[in-house]
Amino acid sequence: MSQDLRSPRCFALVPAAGIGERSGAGMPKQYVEIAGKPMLAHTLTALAAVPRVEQTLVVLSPADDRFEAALPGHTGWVARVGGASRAESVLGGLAELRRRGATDDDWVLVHDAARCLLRPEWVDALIDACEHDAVGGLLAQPIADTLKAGDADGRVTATVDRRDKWAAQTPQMFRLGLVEKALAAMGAAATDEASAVEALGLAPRLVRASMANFKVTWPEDFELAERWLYQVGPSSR
Ligand SMILES: Nc1ccn([C@@H]2O[C@H](COP(=O)(O)OP(=O)(O)OP(=O)(O)O)[C@@H](O)[C@H]2O)c(=O)n1
Ligand SMILES: C[C@](O)(CO)[C@H](O)COP(=O)(O)O
Repeated sequence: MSQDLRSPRCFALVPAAGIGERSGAGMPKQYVEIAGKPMLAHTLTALAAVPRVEQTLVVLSPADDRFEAALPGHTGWVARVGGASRAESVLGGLAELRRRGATDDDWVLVHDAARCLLRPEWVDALIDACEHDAVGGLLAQPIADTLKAGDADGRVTATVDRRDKWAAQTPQMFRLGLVEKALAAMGAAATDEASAVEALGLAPRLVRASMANFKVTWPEDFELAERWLYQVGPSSR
């Protein structure tokens, strides 16, 4: 039996097959221009600035007819293998990475197209924290606010102890073989890769990032993201 003696490589996988319903943009939010460029372009620029990330695969919807016009000249990997849920899009992307030569032991950093404020140094911190870890991990932020549970009428039902609570972000970094097995087992119910890995009884590492790594979700988030991007300098992004 032949043995693969290469060191594991790091690939990034960017699910960008959502419709952005909550954003109210009237188009998939990854193509909305922020600080002069589509949101997806900012996301890909940040990942391209991390030398340890060998390649980034963008996962689009099979029906996507905007990518080439929105990001002309993009030379990275792109595959129209998205599905009905984020988990299915990621699974489609993992299979595509395998078709392009990635193997079980390679690391995959799954990062939402919608987290366009990503900074290369946060990705490096995640890789530093996880590359020798048995499980892998994710960027996250400890909860700063008092946490409430609410009912359908918008009334508080409980105040939740926040002391051990973190808001999960992306990238989430796991070995290809592990994350694929975990997502296949959990299916569309997995809202992130870590929850699927947790369901296998494993404990992903939490790596603190920044509130600035927020996910553009609601209409008002576009303006907020634009302010941040102008602050760090749109010319470099
Ligand atoms: N079927 C899906 C759903 C989501 N995503 C991607 O997963 C990331 C996080 O999802 P979210 O912010 O929820 O994006 P949307 O699903 O597009 O937004 P909404 O839920 O408001 O429709 C986004 O980059 C989105 O494009 C995906 O690739 N395939
Ligand atoms: C993966 C994620 O960004 C972690 O916070 C998030 O769960 C994805 O968003 P969704 O609304 O669950 O698709």
